[in-house]
Amino acid sequence: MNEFWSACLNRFEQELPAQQFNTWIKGLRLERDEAGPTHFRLIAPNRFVMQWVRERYLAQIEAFGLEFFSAPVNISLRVADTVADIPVPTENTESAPSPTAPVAPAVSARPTNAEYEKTRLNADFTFDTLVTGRANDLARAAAQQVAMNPGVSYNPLFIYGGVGLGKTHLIHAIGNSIYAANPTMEVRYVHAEDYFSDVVRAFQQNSREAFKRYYRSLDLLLIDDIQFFNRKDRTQEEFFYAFNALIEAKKQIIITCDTYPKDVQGLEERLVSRFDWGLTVAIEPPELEMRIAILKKKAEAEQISVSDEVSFLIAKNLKSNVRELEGALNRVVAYARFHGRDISLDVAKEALRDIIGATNRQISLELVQKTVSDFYKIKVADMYSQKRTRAIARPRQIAMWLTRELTSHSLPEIGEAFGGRDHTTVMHACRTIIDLRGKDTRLNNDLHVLMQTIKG
Ligand SMILES: Nc1ncnc2c1ncn2[C@@H]1O[C@H](COP(=O)(O)OP(=O)(O)OP(=O)(O)O)[C@@H](O)[C@H]1O
Repeated sequence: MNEFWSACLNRFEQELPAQQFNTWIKGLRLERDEAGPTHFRLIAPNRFVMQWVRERYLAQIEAFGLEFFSAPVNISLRVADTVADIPVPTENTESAPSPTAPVAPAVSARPTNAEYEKTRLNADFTFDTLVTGRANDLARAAAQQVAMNPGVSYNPLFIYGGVGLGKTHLIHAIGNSIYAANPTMEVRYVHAEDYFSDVVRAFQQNSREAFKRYYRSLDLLLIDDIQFFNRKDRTQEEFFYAFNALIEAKKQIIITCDTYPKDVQGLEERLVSRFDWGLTVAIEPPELEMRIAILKKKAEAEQISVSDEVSFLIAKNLKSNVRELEGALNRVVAYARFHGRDISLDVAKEALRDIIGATNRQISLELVQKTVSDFYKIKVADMYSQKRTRAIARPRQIAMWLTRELTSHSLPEIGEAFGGRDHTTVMHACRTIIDLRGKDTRLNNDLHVLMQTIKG
């Protein structure tokens, strides 16, 4: 079995671009299944990877199995039970710690407060307080893998996603996890704007050497919101050298950004291409269930009792930014306290009157159709025409999904507005877009841009 699996990995490594191999294949593990000699279980780090592998690679693995064993093979897919179950990529395994345990602390002493403050980590942002759902499944799995094997698995880890979706939370969670296990490590979280200020200061105070030494001495660099490097040439140059030095020394770098690396404005090509060396993962806007779970977790942390119907009202009206979602909950709580009332549905509606009103007032179905048509340079009439060419059908599906996400129209109403289509067509369109969003970066970016444009 081991020989088969390593031959299989070799073949994929040769056939696939490195990015794809690293993202989908490298993290899989093959296990024997007692059902028969050529029955196996393929263990994926999370559901997202499992589905992708099932759709894209399983047939190839089975075909290769047939060739290898001269007998049909039967492969079932399963998600790893726990994070500890996620395999470590094979690279540098001599220096890699065991995949089943976090890196052993180098010393048992806990860091002092001053030492902890040096890291600039936020102790509240941990894996425990991060709600997981389809929107951040892959990003979280990758983050946990990196947290268990800093400098070994994916370097750099590049996390991107829209505003307020939990990138900062996730990057701190990795930092906290690594630092807790390795208190002697030099860990530093830095926002890209602060890094820029450090560069400016280093030049002003003639302390460039000390600046360089400091950043190159780190074991873990967490750099947030790298889009702030836009056209800051000196900063980018300094970062380029620090990046190279750290990666070469196998020190972990984790980067967050509001867009996919290639779409970051005003960033030098040599930096962008380096961001591709490790793994790039997206965080999507959370779906309804996840938004409700986030609200519940937040309420629980603050020991506030919030009913399901109140959570639902908030989650239904605040869709694409977790920070705003939390802000809305705070507002409801403050409003109830101020008026000495319980947190009821009526109180929540009153407290969020302007948000609920604005969502329903501003975003009309026509606005979505017009924005999507303009974006894809097709006629608005094509939104309700019967044409089925890809260039028209895909934007139409996107518009249906956006209408579903951003307005309160029902499926039959949406179908009706898109040329009298059946509600099952709308459901199919929504599923298609949700599915494609995870696979097609360009489409995903288009959706972000469209959402922002529509919401104004
Ligand atoms: N999945 C989640 N579970 C729990 N809390 C979350 C989750 N996602 C985001 N949050 C919370 O939402 C708030 C905003 O998240 P965060 O600051 O990490 O977003 P961001 O993507 O870094 O935003 P920005 O683009 O503005 O830098 C934080 O309070 C964070 O704890």
